[in-house]
Amino acid sequence: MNDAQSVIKNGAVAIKNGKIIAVDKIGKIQSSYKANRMIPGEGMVLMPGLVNGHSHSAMVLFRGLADDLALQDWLQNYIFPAEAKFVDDNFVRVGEQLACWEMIRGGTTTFVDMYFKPDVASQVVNECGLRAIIAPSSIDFPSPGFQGWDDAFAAAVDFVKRSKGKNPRIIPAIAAHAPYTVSPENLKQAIEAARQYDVPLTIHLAETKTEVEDVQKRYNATPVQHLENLGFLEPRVFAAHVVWPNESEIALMAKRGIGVIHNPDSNLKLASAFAPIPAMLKAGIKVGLGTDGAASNNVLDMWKAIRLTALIHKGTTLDPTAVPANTVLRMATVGGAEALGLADKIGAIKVGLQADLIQVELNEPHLIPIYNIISHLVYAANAQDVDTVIVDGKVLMQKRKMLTLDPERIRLEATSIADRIDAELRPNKDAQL
Ligand SMILES: CSC[C@H]1O[C@@H](n2cnc3c(O)ncnc32)[C@H](O)[C@@H]1O
Ligand SMILES: [Zn+2]
Repeated sequence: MNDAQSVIKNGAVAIKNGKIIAVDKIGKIQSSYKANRMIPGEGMVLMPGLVNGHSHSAMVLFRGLADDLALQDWLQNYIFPAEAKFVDDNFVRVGEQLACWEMIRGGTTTFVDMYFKPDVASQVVNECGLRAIIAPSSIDFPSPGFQGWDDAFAAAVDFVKRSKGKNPRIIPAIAAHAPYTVSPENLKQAIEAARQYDVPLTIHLAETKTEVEDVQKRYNATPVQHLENLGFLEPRVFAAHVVWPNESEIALMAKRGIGVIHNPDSNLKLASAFAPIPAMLKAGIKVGLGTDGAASNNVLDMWKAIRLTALIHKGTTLDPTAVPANTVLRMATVGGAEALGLADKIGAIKVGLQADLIQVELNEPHLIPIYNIISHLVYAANAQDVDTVIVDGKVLMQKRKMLTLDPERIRLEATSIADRIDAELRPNKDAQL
C-alpha cells in the first residue's frame, strides 16, 4: 500500500519504538539489523492493518436484536429504545471489549468509534492496544446519560479537551449524529468546536432517500448542500454512508476535501441502496471503508466490507473494472487513513509510519494457488485467515491467540448482559419458540 503498491517476495520489516524503520528483502534486513525479537512470516503475507472508518463498537451487544428493517424503523422503534434502556458504563465496557476482540481477530488495527461513554471506550482501547478515533456522539434528543444536545455536546467537548494528546493511539473527535437529528445551530456548534480543538468531526450523511426528502423539506437543500450552507464541509470532516449524493454534491465533497466512509453491509441490510462509490473515487474523494455497528451488519468484519465493495459496484454499473481489487484494498488501508486524516501515521508499510501490521496466513485451501496476492486478499481471504496483529509495534494477537484481552471472560460477561436484555425485551421468548 505504498504509492507503487509494491509486493515484496521474501520481504521483511524492521520495527523500532513502534515505527517502521526499514522495508526490504529479508536478507538485506537481517544483514543490517539485529532484532530482540523476530516474528516469522513463512507462508503469510504481511500487510498494513485494516482501518474501520465507521463503527458503533459497543453495539455488538445488540447484534441480531432487530434485523430486516429499514433505517428509520430500526432506529426509532428498536435501537434508540434499547439504547435508552441498556447502555451504561458496564454495557460499553463489555461491548467495547467484545468489539475489540472481534476486530483484532479480523485484522483491524484502527477503528472509529462513534458512540457513548467515551472514557470507558478509551480505557478498553488503551488496554487492548488498538488505535482508535473515539467520537462521543451528540444528538438533539435524549441519549444514554443525557437530556439532549446541550449536555451531551458539553460532555463530548470536555472529553476532547481532556484526552487530546494524552495517548498517541487514541484520537478524540467530535460527532454529530446526522442532519435529520441535529439542528443547523447545533451542527454549527459541532464544526466550530472541532476547529477550536483541532480534532476530526464525523457525521452520518445522506444515508437514505427518506433523509434526503426530510432535509429537503425542512431546509430546502439536499443533505450535503445543507452542510455546505452551514459552512460545515472541510478536510477534518469524514462522513459515513453518503449513499444519496447528487452529482453536484459529489463535486462539492471533492472540492471541500471531506472523507467518505463506505459501509456496504449496513447499506444493503437496511435497504438504504448502493453508494455511488465509482463516481466518488473518480471525483477524487478520499473514500475509506467501515462496518457500521454490529446491529446493522451484523459483524465487524472488514474482509466482508472489502469483498462487498469489490462486487456490488460492478453489479450496479455493469462494469467489471468499476472498483478494481487494488482500489478496494487501498480503501481498506491507506485510503481509509487518508479519509480519517491519519495518512501521515498509518495505512501503509512505509518507513516512518507506525508499525500497524497484520499477517494473513495463505495455507488454507481457499487461498491455493497464488497468482496474485491482491486478488486473494480482496476476493478470497477472510477474517479467520488473520494470524498476527501488531499495533504500534506491539503484538496484540499471534498464531490467532489474543494477547491483550481475555476472550473467556468477555464471552461470559457479554452473555450475561445479553441474557438480561433478552429477559426484558422478550419475557415470553420460550413460548414464542
Ligand atoms: C449519536 S451517533 C450514535 C447513534 O447512531 C446510531 N446508529 C447506528 N447506526 C446508524 C446508522 O446507520 N445511521 C444512523 N444512526 C445509526 C446508534 O444506534 C447510536 O444511537
Ligand atoms: Zn453508523
